[in-house]
Amino acid sequence: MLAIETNGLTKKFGKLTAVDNVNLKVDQGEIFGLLGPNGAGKSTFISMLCTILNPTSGTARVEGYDIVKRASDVRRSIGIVFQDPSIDDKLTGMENMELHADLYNVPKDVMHSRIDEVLQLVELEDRASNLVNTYSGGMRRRLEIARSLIHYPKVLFLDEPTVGLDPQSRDHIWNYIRDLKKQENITIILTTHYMEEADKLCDRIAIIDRSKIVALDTPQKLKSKIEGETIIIESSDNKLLSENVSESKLATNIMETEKELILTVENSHTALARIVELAVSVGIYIYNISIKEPDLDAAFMFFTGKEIREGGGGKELTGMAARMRGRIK
Ligand SMILES: Nc1ncnc2c1ncn2[C@@H]1O[C@H](COP(=O)(O)OP(=O)(O)OP(=O)(O)O)[C@@H](O)[C@H]1O
Repeated sequence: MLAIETNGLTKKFGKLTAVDNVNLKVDQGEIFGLLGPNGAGKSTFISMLCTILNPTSGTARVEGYDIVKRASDVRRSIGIVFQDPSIDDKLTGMENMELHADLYNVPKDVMHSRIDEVLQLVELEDRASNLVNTYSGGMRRRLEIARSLIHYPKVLFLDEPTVGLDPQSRDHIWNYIRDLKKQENITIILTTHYMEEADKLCDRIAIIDRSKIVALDTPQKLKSKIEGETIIIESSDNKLLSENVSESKLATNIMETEKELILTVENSHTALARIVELAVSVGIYIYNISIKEPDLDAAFMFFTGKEIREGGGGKELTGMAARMRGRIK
């Protein structure tokens, strides 16, 4: 059985289509990432799967249950950690857990052993008797993850699980998510706009842009769609350099962002010298130049024509970039 299956799932808010005709299948036990800029439709999509929003059209099943006709069965099968904190910080960690266990009718005789189990998973057992208002941001997020697991859900939805956390707390959360997959045999659907998070954690990723899935594959395969190597240049005139590189056919793909020119080349060593020569010949200063292996950032740009940036709606590529994007294997 599939953990998630959607057919033509669509959500409109007035004239705005937030989720547009999405067809998706997620296997049980996968860590599946929905990657996209702010406003792409990720939260709306998972809100429908969690039965918080009704679809405008299309259907979806979670653990075999229809999200509209069998909403209460869906709710029993899922755990949710949303972006906005929902932990009561005037209670202790333990009190929060007990409240939630009660809400989900976890039988009294197993409640405390289950609470201990999930608190151990996120390494909060020693702090359980402290008030949540003494917890750090990372600890609160960990408590929310533990709380979402109390009723043995089959599918866990994590909406931007590490947003706003420092790199160390983010690393910890990633480890807990990996452990969770191993220990609880659970399907995890996570939304994120952090490339690294999607790359490190997910078995498969759907890249979402403007309410649609524009690419879906393993991180490795998404990256392998990008041919060649990437050269990133900051110069005194990126637009002029872009035009010259294009005329000289030195790159197979050119992307221009606000600050940088991102070139895909077959061989960075031969291309580099010729690009520098070219820049000098037309009076362009090169401030910075670097070579990088294909990564998810590059894949994201290929598929969407935008950069994904923390806190932003994804910066549109301009000019040449917009015209030349999407040349994929
Ligand atoms: N209740 C609502 N009423 C009207 N428009 C909405 C509503 N909820 C979301 N939208 C709009 O739908 C689009 C998709 O929003 P959504 O929150 O699903 O995107 P997202 O990819 O999750 O972004 P973020 O990472 O910022 O949460 C946006 O244009 C948003 O403004």
